Amino acid sequence: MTMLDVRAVSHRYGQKQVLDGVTFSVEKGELFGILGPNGSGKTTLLKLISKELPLASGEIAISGRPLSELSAKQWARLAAVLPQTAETAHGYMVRETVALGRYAHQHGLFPTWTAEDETAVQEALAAVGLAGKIDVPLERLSGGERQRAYLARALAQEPQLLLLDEPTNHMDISGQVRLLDQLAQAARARGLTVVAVFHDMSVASLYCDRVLVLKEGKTAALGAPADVMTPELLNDVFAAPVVRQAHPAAAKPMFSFVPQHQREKAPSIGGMRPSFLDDAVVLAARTPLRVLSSALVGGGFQWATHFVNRHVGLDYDCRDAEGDMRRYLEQHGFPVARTIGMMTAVDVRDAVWRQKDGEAFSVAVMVTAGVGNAVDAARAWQHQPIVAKPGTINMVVVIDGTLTEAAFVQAVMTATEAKTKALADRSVYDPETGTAATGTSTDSLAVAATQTGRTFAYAGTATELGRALGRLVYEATAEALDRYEWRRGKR
Ligand SMILES: Nc1ncnc2c1ncn2[C@@H]1O[C@H](COP(=O)(O)OP(=O)(O)OP(=O)(O)O)[C@@H](O)[C@H]1O
Repeated sequence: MTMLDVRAVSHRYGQKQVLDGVTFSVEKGELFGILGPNGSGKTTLLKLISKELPLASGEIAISGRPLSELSAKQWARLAAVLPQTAETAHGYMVRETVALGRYAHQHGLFPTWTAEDETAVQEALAAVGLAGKIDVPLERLSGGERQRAYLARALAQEPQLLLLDEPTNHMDISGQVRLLDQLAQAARARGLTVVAVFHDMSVASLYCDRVLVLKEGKTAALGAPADVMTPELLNDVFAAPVVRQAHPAAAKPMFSFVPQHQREKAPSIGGMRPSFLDDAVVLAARTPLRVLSSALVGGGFQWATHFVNRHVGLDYDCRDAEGDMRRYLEQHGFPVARTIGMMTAVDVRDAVWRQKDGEAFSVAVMVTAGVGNAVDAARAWQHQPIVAKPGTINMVVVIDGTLTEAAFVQAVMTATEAKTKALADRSVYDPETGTAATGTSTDSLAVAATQTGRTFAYAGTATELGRALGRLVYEATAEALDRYEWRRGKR
């Protein structure tokens, strides 16, 4: 069922055209977002829907009824509005402010306050978390609390359609999450239709079923956030470099901007060299690198300045390896939130560092190789349940360049394939199956990029970067295996 229908709506302030032929409809129970830069006409559109401005061109209907047919009171029984800046009426308590929301439901010359009115007010106050402040004068509330009080007034109206202009403007993060979760819940449970102006693109993407993107009063896009909120569209509409990424937990895109200084950052791989502690080999970068890793500490995508490959004995108790590694990093003064931490049983003095400086890019690799846990991945299922033991190939790949997420994944593939080839050429076998080993059961890999300079969309072996990377990883791994064998021979 269509709750709001907007057809070919245009608006002028004097000579200035601020809305131009905007058409969309919103279904009952939808959470609908309106996005656009300052001055693109969002507030004007809400004011036309809420009858605050007269409609001169086009048609608007709420629940099938044209606006022109609805009296102010009839409108208020269908819809409620939370404006961008609500007026602060002095002398009103929170309770009285919220009670005003019941006006549209009261009848006769001397309306009485019913149990229904009271319940609606109490529920609205509870929904915005102001139940404890009902007897506080409005002017003594903080900006965010006052906004919640006005929202409670709109909710007490028990509308079918709720219009909100930047509803989370003054709210802290917990207030934002609570409010938006409640709106989403009311939309699902009660079929409340919400039309809201948002400035935060990620918030709009996370909560809205569909969005309307306005540019200079015209529709630039209309549809589900994942479909229409492309970086190209947002770059164009907002004239700013927008980056789109997947949310880690929800199947929704998130958006961020790239600040100017970040775009102009100088490459930082030059001069990077491993340094040695008694029991660790460390790589430190001057500026944070974007990293995709499988490491014990700092797994997944991170920004990191330090890579610590720590030696532990063969008898190391692995049960709380991550916690132990974090404590180790803290005790040694590493910035834990910006450190990639790995463990190995091999002697870290045998770490191999290889660097290739090309004209277009530089790549460097650090490898420590131990094969006490060598495994053939294709036959690992034949093993007894594997208990992680420290006997491992750890690798850090550093690339001077900007990698897309696809390029990060391909760099991981290229590095893994090159490592496996080195194991084959050094005749490393899985001791349980007697077949060629593809790695060890606890290998770690970190691919790090400066995210400056040239952009690499791919890093597979068909690319210049992939070829350089494959060769470097192969050579470094083969040499690290030779050093490991040499030291074992010495024992
Ligand atoms: N009462 C008015 N008289 C004249 N021009 C106005 C009036 N109200 C708004 N405008 C102009 O109309 C354009 C659209 O304004 P509107 O408030 O709808 O934009 P918006 O998209 O909501 O912007 P913001 O993101 O800044 O809130 C702006 O250029 C604004 O200056």
